Amino acid sequence: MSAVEVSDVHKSYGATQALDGATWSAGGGRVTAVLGPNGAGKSTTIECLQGLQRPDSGSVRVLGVDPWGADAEHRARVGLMLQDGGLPTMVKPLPLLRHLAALYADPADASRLAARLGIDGFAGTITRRLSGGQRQRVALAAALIGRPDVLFLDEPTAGLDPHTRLEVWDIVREEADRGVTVVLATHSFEEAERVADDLVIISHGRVRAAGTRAEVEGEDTLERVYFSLTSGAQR
Ligand SMILES: Nc1ncnc2c1ncn2[C@@H]1O[C@H](COP(=O)(O)OP(=O)(O)OP(=O)(O)O)[C@@H](O)[C@H]1O
Repeated sequence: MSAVEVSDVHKSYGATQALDGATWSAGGGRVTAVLGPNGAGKSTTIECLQGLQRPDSGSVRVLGVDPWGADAEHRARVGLMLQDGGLPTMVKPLPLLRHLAALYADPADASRLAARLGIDGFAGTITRRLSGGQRQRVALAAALIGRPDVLFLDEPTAGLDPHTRLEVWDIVREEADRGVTVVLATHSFEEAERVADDLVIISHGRVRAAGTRAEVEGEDTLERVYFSLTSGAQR
């Protein structure tokens, strides 16, 4: 059993078919990058894996559990960083992390995590006043505070400067090296090449390629493989 399994998942919103029989899996302790054009179904997949959406048919499993209606014990094992961060605006990062830590039985130490993610320099500033990159770091810390076994990241470095992107990639790799299963949705070939062990390319809700980087890329570059599999796929 893989840590994350997506099996023949269909999901529609009215007339829009977001997922159309998607099937792929992510192995434990590996980083799997999910790539696809705008509207391909990446966020919908992550929402299904998080239990925020329910597939119309097919199944998703995370650590062997159906996330839809999963109990608190399961949810505590899963970390999530959403595309827009989703942080409350008037709270300071360190109190926020301490508050979130109190929700878990065995959390990370908030101060140590803040130091590791370079948050300690602005830990006393309300999140509304933080830069985009600073907010991303806080959102990543919020995803890590419960010491998850599985981490879902939706475009974790979008809008970050090159230094901060490198730091976030180092943290993601460190988490995977500790045994955390990481699934990240991204538009960045560089991100996929730097951090991913495995790749899933989707368009129009279908998987066009899935496997290790070597399997998906073959003798070609990721960029060329991606364009040949997804050309004309935007919606
Ligand atoms: N809550 C919703 N209601 C209606 N349509 C939705 C909803 N969520 C997603 N969709 C539609 O489903 C399709 C897949 O969207 P999704 O956000 O999963 O794609 P994505 O690959 O994450 O795109 P992006 O790269 O732009 O973030 C799109 O056509 C989108 O407009």
